[in-house]
Amino acid sequence: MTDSVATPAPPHPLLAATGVRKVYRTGSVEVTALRGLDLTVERGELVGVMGPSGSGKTTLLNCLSGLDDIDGGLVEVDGRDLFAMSDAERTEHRARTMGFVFQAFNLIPVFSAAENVELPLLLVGTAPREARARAVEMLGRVGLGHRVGHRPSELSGGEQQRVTIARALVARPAVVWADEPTGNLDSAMADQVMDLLRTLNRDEGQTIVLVTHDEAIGRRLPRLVRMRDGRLVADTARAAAVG
Ligand SMILES: Nc1ncnc2c1ncn2[C@@H]1O[C@H](COP(=O)(O)OP(=O)(O)OP(=O)(O)O)[C@@H](O)[C@H]1O
Repeated sequence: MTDSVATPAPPHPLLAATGVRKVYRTGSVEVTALRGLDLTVERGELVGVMGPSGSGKTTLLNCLSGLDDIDGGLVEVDGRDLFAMSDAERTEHRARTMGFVFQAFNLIPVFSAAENVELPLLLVGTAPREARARAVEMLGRVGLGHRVGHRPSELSGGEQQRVTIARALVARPAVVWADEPTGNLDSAMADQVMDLLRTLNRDEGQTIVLVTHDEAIGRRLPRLVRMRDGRLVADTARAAAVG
């Protein structure tokens, strides 16, 4: 017998997407990028998304995180219907529950690493002194404790990507979305960044959904979903992650 009290499992998955449709309209041309996509992600999962160019991977990330609107279906994050919220509520919900490692989400060049990383905390009202302390701690966790005062231009590509990861994780979001987090890195730096994401997932239970083109990376993830033509066509969960 143990005297610990079991915590009841939350009644809903962290992320539940059901029948999601997304249509891009450019003039008279329509492209259906998601055609009834279903995906459930539980707390603590590290999920890779792979698929051919144009299959809808980035659209999946944008729509399931609420960065972009959907044209049908349902997306629930932490039990809340993302698209039943007003834009302002969704923005607030995103700031509190999600982190992003997107190449397009560039670091601010005139800010130091610490200033870049503390921004998400300042945006949700954390006191500046605490925000700085947590930013410096997070930079230490990604191996950049000795670079907190450096600006992005004074850092290597891999170091910049690690700053981006620290910024995405500093507010301890429920889910981190990463779009090709190793896309512009050489293979040694890509390995470092993937090791870091796997460690944060394994040791801290951080939920991460990441898009990758790289089969070698995909094969080492505990769960891999494959997309084709706006749908999931395979979902492979492995008993244990390799490496
Ligand atoms: N803003 C947009 N306006 C119009 N069409 C778009 C837009 N964004 C994406 N598309 C189209 O939607 C489809 C899915 O695009 P998406 O970027 O999600 O694919 P992807 O799998 O991420 O591709 P890649 O691996 O090349 O990055 C493609 O046919 C693309 O041309």
